[in-house]
Amino acid sequence: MENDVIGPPNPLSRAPRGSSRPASTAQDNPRLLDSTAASGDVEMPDMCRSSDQAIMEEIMSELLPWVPLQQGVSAPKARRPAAFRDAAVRCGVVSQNGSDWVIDFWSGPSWPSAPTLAGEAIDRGEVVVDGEFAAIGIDSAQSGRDDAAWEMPNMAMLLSIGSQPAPAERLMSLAKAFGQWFRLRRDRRDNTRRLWQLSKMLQAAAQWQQVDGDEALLESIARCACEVLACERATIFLWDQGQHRLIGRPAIGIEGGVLEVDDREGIVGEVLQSGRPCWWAAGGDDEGRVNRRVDQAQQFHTRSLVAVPMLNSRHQIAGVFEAINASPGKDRGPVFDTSDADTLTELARHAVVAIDSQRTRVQLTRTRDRLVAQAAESNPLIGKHALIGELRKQAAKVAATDLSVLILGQNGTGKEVLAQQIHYHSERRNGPFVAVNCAALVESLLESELFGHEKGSFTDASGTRPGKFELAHGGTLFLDEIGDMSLGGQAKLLRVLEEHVVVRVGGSQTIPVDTRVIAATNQPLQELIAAKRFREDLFFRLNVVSLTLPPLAGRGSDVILLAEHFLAHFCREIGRAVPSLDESATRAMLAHPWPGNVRELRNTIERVSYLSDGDTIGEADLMLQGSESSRRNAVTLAGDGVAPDLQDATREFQVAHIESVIAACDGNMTKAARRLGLDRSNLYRKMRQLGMSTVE
Ligand SMILES: Nc1ncnc2c1ncn2[C@@H]1O[C@H](COP(=O)(O)OP(=O)(O)OP(=O)(O)O)[C@@H](O)[C@H]1O
Repeated sequence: MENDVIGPPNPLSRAPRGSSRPASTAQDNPRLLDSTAASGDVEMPDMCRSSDQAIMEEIMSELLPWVPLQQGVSAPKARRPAAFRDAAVRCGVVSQNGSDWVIDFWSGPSWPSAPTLAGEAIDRGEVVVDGEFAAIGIDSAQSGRDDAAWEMPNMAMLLSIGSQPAPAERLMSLAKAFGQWFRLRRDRRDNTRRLWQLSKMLQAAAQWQQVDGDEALLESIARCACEVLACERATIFLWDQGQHRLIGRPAIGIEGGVLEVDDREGIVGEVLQSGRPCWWAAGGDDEGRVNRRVDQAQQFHTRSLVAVPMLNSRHQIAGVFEAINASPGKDRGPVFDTSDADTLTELARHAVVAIDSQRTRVQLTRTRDRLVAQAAESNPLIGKHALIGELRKQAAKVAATDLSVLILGQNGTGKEVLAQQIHYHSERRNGPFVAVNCAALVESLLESELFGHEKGSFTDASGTRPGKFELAHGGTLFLDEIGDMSLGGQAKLLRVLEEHVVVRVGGSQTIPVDTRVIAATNQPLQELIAAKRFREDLFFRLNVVSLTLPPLAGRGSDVILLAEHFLAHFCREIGRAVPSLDESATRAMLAHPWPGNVRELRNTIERVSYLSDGDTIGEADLMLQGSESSRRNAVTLAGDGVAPDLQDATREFQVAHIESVIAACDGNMTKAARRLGLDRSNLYRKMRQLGMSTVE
């Protein structure tokens, strides 16, 4: 009969079973041939909801149909196999763990010979009988799965039904059902472990985005590998291809903290060459594969390891990730397996992304710091005068706070420069510095400029645009000429300063803003408050700290310091050797009242840098208004002999001068205003005063 020999020999039975006891096969035990039980698969229990014990009992309860076959035993009513309790049926599952046999399940009085019979059944791949017991190996083929990647342990099912013959088919289908159950149990366990590993890895990978420093990141990655793979150590070897070296970190226990190996040595070298994961465990005949020099350097003993390649975003090998010494546990021995290699490969993918993004972050941070340093240096607050020194100190103090600052001072004294000093010395230095000239904006535009607008909120609003408050988020907003802001604008500004949210024109959503405000004015705000042109509550809001810049004429020799600074700056810009200021120029500059302050000085030096030639600059080159040389020019103007009165002469001179500067700047009013030492809005105001056309 075909059923006599059950299944092919177990392909997975490898180790000697330690069994020398002869046992009969189905052929020589006729009791096994008289199977009366129905053949076919045992229905699988619902693995997802049942506990392991419940599943095992459910499978074993399949034995119940046999129980009435035995004399003196009646069929139980409940599903619970009373026959087990009464010891009418004795059955069990035994498995081999290394050289030991473990009884996984047993009903009734134990039977010491169970392992021997189980070993026999597994070795022979058949149902074997010994006295009242019959045994069959549970293997992967019987359990409906035969892929080599899935290994069943050596496991067998044993059954005794007393005086009745044990039907072979029934025993086989029970063993098959048990195999399926075991596979599912193992899959479920593996899936649970995998889920845990994945969530651990994702958690760790999210944290790696915030880890600062190379060493800390690699340590954190290695720690994560040890945790998810349950092993003693992990090392990340980054490949220096040019030098044929692998640099391993963290280099635990190594003096100097650097673990370097040749990229052709050891298992890591194998992984690099093959691009595939490699395993190794002590006790085999391949001891030579392991680079024991690394062990010696680390005073460590490697017993097992798994190493996988680390691929970068271009799928090139960037290094090798190695986990060492698997800790034996409930579900595995002291060696790594394929699932460990899969897990380590997954972790290596996350690690490469984290290492790459940290490098990019470091580069970006360096670039940003360089740009911030350049921006801070590009507009230094020059001056050695005691008042400037004092201002510098106060600026450094307020920079450390987030207090509102009001900077006072005449036009061109350097209010914006001082505001930048505060910004670049504050914690906000990496955020933006945004400057707005409130005088240059009519009220209708001011709100949209400061707070932004939504598409279609007014005729010209063709798209949504964030305002300056939003653009300066995380940084500083410099509101220049705050005294010129309309009362309506002041009310809206006050609301934003108090609530720290903006609502775009035409919008309804509040947008939180973290923006420090530094305001500046050349106007006497107290007088404006008295004249009801400036809100007192806004003044108090802005004037938490006030800093006043002195006029340039009151800063003594700072004039020369600034002149030399500007001269060097412009000459460098135009590629000219820096000329020196002769005594007459120095004297004239010290005597000049500088009504346009530093801006006027800067413009004067800019003009001289472009127009003068020679190694020195004299008083005549400076063409300072009101100086001897400019007076000579004034006489030339009145050359027809009919001298206009002083007021007219002044007006004519101003008109002519403004016109000539605008012409020299090709009609660029911003540039012309800068050359004239004025703000653009002040230039327009001046032109209107002088009766000049302001239509561009
Ligand atoms: N102490 C200084 N060191 C170097 N440059 C300065 C200094 N003060 C002013 N400047 C330069 O002078 C010019 C005018 O400065 P700034 O715009 O800061 O003045 P302001 O007081 O804000 O003028 P306004 O009131 O007209 O807006 C700028 O080009 C600035 O770089």
